[in-house]
Amino acid sequence: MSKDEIAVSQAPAGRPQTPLLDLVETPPDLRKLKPEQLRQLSDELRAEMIDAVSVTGGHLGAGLGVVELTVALHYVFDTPTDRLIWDVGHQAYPHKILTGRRDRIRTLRQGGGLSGFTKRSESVYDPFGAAHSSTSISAALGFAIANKLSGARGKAIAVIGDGAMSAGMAYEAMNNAREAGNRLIVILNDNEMSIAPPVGALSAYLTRIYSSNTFLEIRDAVRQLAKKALPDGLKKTAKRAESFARTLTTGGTLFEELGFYYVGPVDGHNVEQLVSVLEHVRDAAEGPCLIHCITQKGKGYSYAEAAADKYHGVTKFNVVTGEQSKAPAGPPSYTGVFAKALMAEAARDAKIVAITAAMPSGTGLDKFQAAYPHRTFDVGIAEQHAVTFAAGLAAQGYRPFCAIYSTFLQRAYDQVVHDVAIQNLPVRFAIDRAGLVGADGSTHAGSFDVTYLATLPNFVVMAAADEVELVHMVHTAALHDSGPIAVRYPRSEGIGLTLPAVPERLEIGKGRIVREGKSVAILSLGTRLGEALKAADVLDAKGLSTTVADLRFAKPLDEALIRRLCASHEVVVTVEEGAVGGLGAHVLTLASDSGLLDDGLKIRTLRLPDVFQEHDAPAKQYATAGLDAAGIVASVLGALRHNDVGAARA
Ligand SMILES: Cc1ncc(C[n+]2csc(CCOP(=O)(O)OP(=O)(O)O)c2C)c(N)n1
Ligand SMILES: CC(=O)[C@@H](O)[C@H](O)COP(=O)(O)O
Ligand SMILES: [Mg+2]
Repeated sequence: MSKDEIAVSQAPAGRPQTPLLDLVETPPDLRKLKPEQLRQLSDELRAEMIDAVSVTGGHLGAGLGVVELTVALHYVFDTPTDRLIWDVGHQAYPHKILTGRRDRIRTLRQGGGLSGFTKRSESVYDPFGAAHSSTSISAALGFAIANKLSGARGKAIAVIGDGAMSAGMAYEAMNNAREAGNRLIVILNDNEMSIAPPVGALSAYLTRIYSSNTFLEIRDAVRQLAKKALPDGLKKTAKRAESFARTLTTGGTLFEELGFYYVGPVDGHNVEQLVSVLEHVRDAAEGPCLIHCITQKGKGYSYAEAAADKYHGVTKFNVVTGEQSKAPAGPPSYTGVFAKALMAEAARDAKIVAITAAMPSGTGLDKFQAAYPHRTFDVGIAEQHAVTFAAGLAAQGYRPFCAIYSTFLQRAYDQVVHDVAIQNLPVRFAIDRAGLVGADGSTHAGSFDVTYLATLPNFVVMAAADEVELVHMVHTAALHDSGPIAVRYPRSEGIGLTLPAVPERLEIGKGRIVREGKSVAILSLGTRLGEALKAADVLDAKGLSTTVADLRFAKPLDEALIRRLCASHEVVVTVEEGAVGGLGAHVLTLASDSGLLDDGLKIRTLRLPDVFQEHDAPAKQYATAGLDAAGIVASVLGALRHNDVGAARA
């Protein structure tokens, strides 16, 4: 029996046959293969990835587009001594399969399983964790300069997408790259897609380079250029120089001005050619090099090729039909409710405009854009710019809604403080993915926005408890011209309430009592309200009459309501989907400033724990955090030293 037959007979039923891939546990195994075997290996790797993601869900299109690149990079470079840094990390599934994690690849993004991104704690082959974009060149530069300083060997290779290339950080890094010399290599993985089609002049520039150069037509001119422009190491052998010349054109002026040798465009699906180019670049003697690689998002899986946006991130799917599994139809998502509410506001007010930083579908603004194309601005992955751009619009009398995920707004914090809050400009922040997000894990958790926004003078910070509240809050924000205002809502469906035909304008800083009791008061902010109400049922059944308030505003606090509840209840518990420093901290500050703690009042603040919680189902994440009904009950009983505390948690 041949090796291949052994591998085939061992492949679990229904899995792709992968005789070559079965020989590769880690990159040193890969390097034992012959160059002519790499194409088959790539095919097998692609099949394995499709099969794995079909059972886990996750990011599909990006990984499929870098299969050949992944193989070639690990084949040519001495990873992990050479540091391979994937920007975002959502395309790193093939890399994970080749770097000792194949046995766990079908645990991707599941609780206790592999992360959907690169992670230092997961593998020595992940030298730098990511998930937010456009950090790779800076990080690679750090590795390269560290090696230079210490005289260590090893290159740093950043693989960055054309979408990620829209962020300022990428240019800030390139602006400083010259000193790294040939220790730094940037692979620009240009698939002409972000999640949505990429936007802006730089994207158009990349397309121009690509479309104005075809390998064959310019071959001779290129050969000349290669001789002139390339460092000595690249001219080593005539044969190599020729194959290299085929892939080099004159288009990369911008990168050349920034001090890079520009190499490209290169066919990112031709693994033999990639190996040849990478070998030349690896052996180059001089400065940093940027290889412009043209790939196709979703490559090799027809459904993903045909709809790169829809297959960027997928649920579990049927490999044969491409059909993604759908949860049973439930209520509309908060995102959908936000988009609809904003469109209603825009119909009423021509000054309302909407901004997204490369997340039109994720934020629901794709729908807004369909209705109001001239009032929608996708600025690309550029959250900092998005916020200051919104500030400028607001200063000129427009009513901008900046729709950004909580986690990505972190990147624009100085713009929020300096450009918006200090100038008290009425920018409306629609903060999606607030709270825990599940499979994307700690990098994408919206844990900090209340903490970082409610500390800012001038800001109004609201959290929607349900979809009806969200509609009211969007309306309230639209009408709020006196300063910045934010509304946060989670990555989930609503709870099935009928949406109001006419939204209400909420009084700023006023909460509401949802259920009146006498001895325990639960002050809830956001969508934990449902769990708070369940907890109240349990407490009531134990004879602990419970009030539940939906505070609606983390800032300004409803001080009168909080004072009243503190004065009239034995235990007060705050509940929020955010880190320490949010609602609980503000309530405690109010309570201590007002002397409400002086007479034995028991306050407990329930919030996210002081750890970066790993990916898991959101309900499990919240249970772990003690932010479910059982956790709330346990906290109340603990405060009362009730002997049922353990039972509550069980
Ligand atoms: C700072 C930041 N903003 C937004 C995102 C969401 N996001 C993840 S991948 C992606 C598209 C990236 O496009 P590109 O770099 O071209 O990679 P591709 O998916 O095309 O391989 C976006 C917008 C992010 N991860 N980080
Ligand atoms: C990698 C990345 O940042 C996005 O693709 C993100 O995973 C999208 O998250 P949602 O699925 O919540 O829109
Ligand atoms: Mg792209």
